Amino acid sequence: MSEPDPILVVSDLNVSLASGKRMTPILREVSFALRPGEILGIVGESGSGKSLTASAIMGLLEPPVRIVSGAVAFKGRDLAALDEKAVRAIRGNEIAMVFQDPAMSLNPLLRIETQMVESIVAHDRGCSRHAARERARAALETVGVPAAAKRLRAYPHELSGGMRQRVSIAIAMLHSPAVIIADEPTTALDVTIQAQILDEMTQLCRKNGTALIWISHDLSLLSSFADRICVMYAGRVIESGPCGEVIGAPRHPYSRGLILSVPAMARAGKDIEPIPGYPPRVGMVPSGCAFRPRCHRASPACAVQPPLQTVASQQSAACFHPFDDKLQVPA
Ligand SMILES: Nc1ncnc2c1ncn2[C@@H]1O[C@H](COP(=O)(O)OP(=O)(O)OP(=O)(O)O)[C@@H](O)[C@H]1O
Repeated sequence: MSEPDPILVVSDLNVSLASGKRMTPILREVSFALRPGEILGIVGESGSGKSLTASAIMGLLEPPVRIVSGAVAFKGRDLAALDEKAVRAIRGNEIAMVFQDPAMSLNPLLRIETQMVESIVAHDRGCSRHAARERARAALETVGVPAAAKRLRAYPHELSGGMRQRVSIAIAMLHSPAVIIADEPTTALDVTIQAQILDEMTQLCRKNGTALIWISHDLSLLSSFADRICVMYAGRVIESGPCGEVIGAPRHPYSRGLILSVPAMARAGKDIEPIPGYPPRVGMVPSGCAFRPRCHRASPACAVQPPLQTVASQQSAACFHPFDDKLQVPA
């Protein structure tokens, strides 16, 4: 069976920080595609550009950061070419976002019920408030909020961190979006709650056919549920491909370094091999391959930026010296 067309296509996205006439690149040539129902993990160290990529897709970049070139196409329409009203109709309805901090999507002054009912009624004008309240309650139940009717009456501060995040996930899912972008939504929660929410959310997305972009710095977490992985470094996608391939046979030395530096390696009795050095700061990114100063495979050829090119049937890497062997990854 042929694969469905992508629902979201990010192509050659360049985002810069403007300071007077000076433009400092932050995201460079970011490209990826997301198919309906697919779970895409975006991984990279802090500052690699994951959140900015999400903000660019959502049209949430604020000056002095702006898109310089490239496109974000949703269902074939370039979001940058739409007016603000059209983008607003897509944002929150067709593409929704879940943030690390639920406070980003919850109003502290309003009861959960008010926030959810307002959102439902604004979206579906024929819906009575009573029916909207029922829908809100059912939405909370689907994301594992116990005593949902009681929780609806609560203010955000009256709920635990895990419950608040569940509520913000329920709000993101209210209008059955085609795409959800989850930016480290479970990082601040304890491990058990993290696992429960991750499981519930990915199951719901699979059941509803919702495509999900899950942003994380934790490759081992992504490996448990993502279909595809994009690895970002210094504002660029440096490797992408099916999850099993990227984790099992990472081609780019940075992706390989990320996997070898995770504690799971130590648990499996292998040595952790931290990547030497630090990622470059914005404005200090070396020319050519940005990973070159930290890379033991670098050669003079790497003074030129390697293009993201196919290295295996569905796997791409931006490296002139990619690995071609499998990595023994602990279970
Ligand atoms: N408004 C801004 N002004 C200046 N620099 C910015 C701005 N927003 C982001 N940056 C810089 O852009 C780079 C990418 O930021 P981004 O938040 O996308 O990284 P990230 O990969 O999501 O990191 P983290 O995992 O820490 O959230 C960082 O170096 C950050 O400092």
